[in-house]
Amino acid sequence: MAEVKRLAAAAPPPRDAHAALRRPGVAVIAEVKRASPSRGQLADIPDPADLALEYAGGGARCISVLTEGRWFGGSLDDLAAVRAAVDVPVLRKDFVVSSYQVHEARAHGADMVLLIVAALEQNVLTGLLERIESLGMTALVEVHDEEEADRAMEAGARVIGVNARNLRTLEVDRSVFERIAPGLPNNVVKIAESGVRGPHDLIRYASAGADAVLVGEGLVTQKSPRDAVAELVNAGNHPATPRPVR
Ligand SMILES: O=C(O)c1ccccc1NCC(=O)[C@H](O)[C@H](O)COP(=O)(O)O
Repeated sequence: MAEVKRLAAAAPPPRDAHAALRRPGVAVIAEVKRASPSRGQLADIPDPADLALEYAGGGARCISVLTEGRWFGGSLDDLAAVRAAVDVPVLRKDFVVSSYQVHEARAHGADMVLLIVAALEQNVLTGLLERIESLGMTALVEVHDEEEADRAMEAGARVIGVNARNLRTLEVDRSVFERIAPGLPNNVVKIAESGVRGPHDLIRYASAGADAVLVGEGLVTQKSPRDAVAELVNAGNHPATPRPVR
């Protein structure tokens, strides 16, 4: 633990993901995703830094990097490479259950760290969230139902992601965001995760109050990920797209 803490302290300072996500327009968080349990192999991504540069060039507000190896084909090296390549905040997306992993994330350049409520006891959730924020990073607290949303708020989450994907059945149901988002306070940044396959899905989530969408498959499977991000960003900035209430 002492060594990873030393490396985390020596890493370049964190970028403010919370502030980036609160800027006007629906933010796009673009994900580096090679494979998934639900879809198997999605894309050959030989150089995640190159892909992240394409995303940033298209206007992505943040980059999400899956660092789990077995199911998603990701790694901490991917995270470090992406962080060094772009100047937007970078999310470590993984099954984080220990403070060691939080320091490890920071040591590899993470600015934001995912916490999945369903995977954590309440006291562990609160402790990890405080640890993330005390290191200057932003916690993205992921929920899938009302009870988990209550637990996220009780833990003090400033950024809540509602995942349309049920992590047990792997089914995607976009109406989950529409059901849960209205119950979240205006000052919480609301991210709609999973199921964005084009601008129509972003507009649907924005109409239900999304400040941001997190997109993987819908980008990595495109011929031009940069153009695909730009198309989403344009939809998120369009005057007809609903604005989040703050
Ligand atoms: O993507 C999966 O199959 C998956 C299965 C089990 C746990 C997590 C999983 N995905 C992580 C994510 O939350 C998504 O990568 C992310 O929200 C983007 O989703 P999508 O745009 O639908 O690829």
